[in-house]
Amino acid sequence: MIYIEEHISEPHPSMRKLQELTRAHERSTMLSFYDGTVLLSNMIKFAGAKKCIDVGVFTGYSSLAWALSVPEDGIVVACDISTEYTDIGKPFWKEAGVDHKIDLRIAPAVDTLQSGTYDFIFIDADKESYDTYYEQGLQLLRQGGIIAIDNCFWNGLCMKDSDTSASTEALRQLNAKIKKDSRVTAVMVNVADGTFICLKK
Ligand SMILES: C[S@@+](CC[C@H](N)C(=O)[O-])C[C@H]1O[C@@H](n2cnc3c(N)ncnc32)[C@H](O)[C@@H]1O
Repeated sequence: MIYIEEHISEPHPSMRKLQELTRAHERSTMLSFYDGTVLLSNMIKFAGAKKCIDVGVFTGYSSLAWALSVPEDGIVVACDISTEYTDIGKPFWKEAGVDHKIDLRIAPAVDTLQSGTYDFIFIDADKESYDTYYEQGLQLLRQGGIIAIDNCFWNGLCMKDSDTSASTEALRQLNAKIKKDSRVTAVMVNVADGTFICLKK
């Protein structure tokens, strides 16, 4: 909504530049929305989160947002399979002075999400694996930590029963599963493409 865009805080200059560059990319629709990154950045800061995982980096916009939000001794484990995409973001991580906080792992996220304890996990990669990332993420998340899941609306397709594509079905089933999941307290928020915010009990 334009009214929201007019009133939301200005992005960090490096985030603004990376956003503009990514908007010209042929896969620009994969770029995270700014309102969602501000909401989650505020949550990271409020919670004092230090250890984060970014599942799905693309040009590095979300990783940059989390790295700017954790303290100096914080870390963002950034998971992607494409150096072609992630190489675009690296100069902006450096320019913002937070590249030392980003631990980029080029591998299927399912292999990276194997060990450690984390405060915050953002899921925004291949849709059919979201449930796997959610389950792996819950294992790695500390009690009281948060998993935020992007695309729970999937551009409205999750609400359209006629759409039975694999991605839509995967997201729809995960949405229904989280509603009943006693391991978390979850709220679906109408920002970005729909964001599920799940706090581990
Ligand atoms: C929607 S984009 C991420 C957008 C990013 N969060 C941002 O802020 O702009 C999805 C990313 O997931 C990556 N991806 C796809 N399959 C993956 C996998 N199996 N493991 C890790 N990353 C994967 C893609 O290469 C792509 O960069």
